[in-house]
Amino acid sequence: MDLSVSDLLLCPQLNPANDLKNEILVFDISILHKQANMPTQFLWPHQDLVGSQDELREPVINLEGFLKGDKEATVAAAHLVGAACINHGFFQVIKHGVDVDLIRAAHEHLDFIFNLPLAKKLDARREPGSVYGYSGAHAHRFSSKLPWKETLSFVYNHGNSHDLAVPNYFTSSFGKEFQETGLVYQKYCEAMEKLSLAILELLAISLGVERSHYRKFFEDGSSLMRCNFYPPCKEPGLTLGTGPHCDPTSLTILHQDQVGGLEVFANNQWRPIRPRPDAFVINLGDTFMALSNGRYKSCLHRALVNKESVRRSLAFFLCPKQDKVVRPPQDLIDREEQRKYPDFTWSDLQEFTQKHYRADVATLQSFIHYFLPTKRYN
Ligand SMILES: C=C1C[C@]23C[C@H]1CC[C@H]2[C@]1(C)CCC[C@@](C)(C(=O)O)[C@H]1[C@@H]3C(=O)O
Ligand SMILES: O=C(O)CCC(=O)C(=O)O
Ligand SMILES: [Fe+2]
Repeated sequence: MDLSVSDLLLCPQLNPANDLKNEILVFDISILHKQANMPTQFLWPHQDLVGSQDELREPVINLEGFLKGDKEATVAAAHLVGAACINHGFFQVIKHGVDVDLIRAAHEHLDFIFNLPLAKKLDARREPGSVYGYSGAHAHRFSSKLPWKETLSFVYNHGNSHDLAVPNYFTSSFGKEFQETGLVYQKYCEAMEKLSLAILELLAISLGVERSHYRKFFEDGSSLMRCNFYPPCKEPGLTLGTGPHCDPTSLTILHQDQVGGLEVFANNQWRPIRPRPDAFVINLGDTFMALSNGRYKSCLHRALVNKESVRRSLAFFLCPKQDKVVRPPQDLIDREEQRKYPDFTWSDLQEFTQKHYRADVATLQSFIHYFLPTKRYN
């Protein structure tokens, strides 16, 4: 099927990533708070809103022994990671080696950003088709099922602590008074890169793949850092902070504040994840599911909002180099009866989610059926 991109947007199955049918709403919480009723653009279907109070408390994996090189602890940690990823692609890690003061600083600087005047935030607004920049409820992308959140996203290039892309992003987007913020997020992203490459070793070991295989695959990557800011909402039961989705990326390292709202779909129900200040939430994304030839699951998750308080989360989305072909390791393919997913590049999957499709639970399948046939790999 040789679909043009414009055909893609006509496909009834696709949820076009840009469906602006009427004038663009501005996510200005000072105004929205005064409105008696929830604007219809923020209403979500009932089936996306149902939930349970049955928390998913496990697995919480202690990385201390593994990070010190203890062989037994490494085997034990890899086993726990593997069991979690086969089930729902989600686990938490403690004693992860990330400086608690750095985590605190990253949360503090998140507030500096989102407490700026709206006009200043809109000056840094995400450009159409780009995943980077400020967004208020994605109101410039979608006109229904808007998420009750503000986000700021930027790129982080792996392997070069002297790379100034992050500090330069902040000074160029918000002014030189944000240089300190850029340096904090540079350091934070370096810590996330180090932790994600370590977790990739556990994933390789648990899959019976050469231990450094995935680490090498991602070493020259460029990841995405996202700050999420969820304002309080008068009618939290009618909307969502982030809708049900699997991250199209590879591995997500998320630090949430103590408010609560993250939920994972496991054992056929939505399971609240109780915040732990000492833990990072780890979830697999679509790209790693493909790299494991479908052995490990891309985690279906969402984020609720509440009436009382702002909720904040820091999400580091690990991504490979844009043009690297996403393909499982050969020895994994040899052991499996067949390839579950065709070759693709992260560049193409990212383009799909930014220009043609709003990431949800079916992103990878939609990408493979409707978008990938329009691409040619040599
Ligand atoms: C590549 C990405 C697209 C999104 C940010 C990263 C990984 C997660 C994706 C997202 C959060 C999934 C839910 C829908 C989305 C539109 C959002 O609510 O922000 C997605 C992000 C995006 O397209 O900006
Ligand atoms: O804020 C959260 O807890 C989850 C956010 C999320 O899933 C995302 O940004 O992809
Ligand atoms: Fe997510």
